Amino acid sequence: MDRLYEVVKKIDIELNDHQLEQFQRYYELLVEWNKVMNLTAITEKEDVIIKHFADSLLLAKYKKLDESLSVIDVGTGAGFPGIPLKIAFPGLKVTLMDSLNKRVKFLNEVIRTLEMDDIEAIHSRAEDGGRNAQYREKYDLAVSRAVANLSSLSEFCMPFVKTGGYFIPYKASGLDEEIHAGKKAIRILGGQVENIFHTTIPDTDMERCFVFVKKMAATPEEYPRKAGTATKKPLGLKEK
Ligand SMILES: C[S@@+](CC[C@H](N)C(=O)[O-])C[C@H]1O[C@@H](n2cnc3c(N)ncnc32)[C@H](O)[C@@H]1O
Repeated sequence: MDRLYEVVKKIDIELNDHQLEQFQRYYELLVEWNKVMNLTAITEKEDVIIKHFADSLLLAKYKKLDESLSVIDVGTGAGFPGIPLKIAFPGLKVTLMDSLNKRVKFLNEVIRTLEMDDIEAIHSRAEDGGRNAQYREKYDLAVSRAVANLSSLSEFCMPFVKTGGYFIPYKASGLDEEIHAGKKAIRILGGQVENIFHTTIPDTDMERCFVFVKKMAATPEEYPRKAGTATKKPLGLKEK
């Protein structure tokens, strides 16, 4: 994991030997389990280091993470960005949520093998989790990568965030198309876009955008709507 060490050093993250071993073990489990289930299309070590591990950690360039924030990663899949964030910033209290149970089984195996505390993997659709009192408005930070457009994703994620907390989606560079409807949805859900950061993964030309959404007020009770509605009828888009 020398390559990961070098790349993230450029964004001021210094991983110690234990953390590098955890990333190595995580990589091995990912490749091993990927043979029997669909976890990721990316398996070459260099690619996993850059496109999964370093990309997940890029948020630390803009958000202070070395404190005990509660974080939920919605639609985490094989654990991105939640697991790399937890390895690099072990003080975080992390909930990984995904609607596909076999991925949750994999995540539990990673948590067990890496002997991590204060991290749980939950099998739930975001729309159900967001209406469950155990998770609703309980998090300082909600993150999500590659799950839905900004509008639908806001309805998935905003209900989890405490007032004063943040929803920060990992977005691709073509954000302009989604931002208009996204901003409307975010307002309805009690949030406000505070900042948008554009960056690249060090040593590459791979772009990443972070939208910083601050939760200004509680999300109205009717959101999230029942499962499937946020994607079928995204908030902020005019009905045809
Ligand atoms: C393309 S994958 C991205 C996984 C991971 N975040 C990443 O960046 O590699 C999308 C993931 O979101 C999950 N997902 C999709 N809709 C969801 C929902 N409504 N609630 C929870 N998880 C969902 C899928 O099961 C899948 O694992």
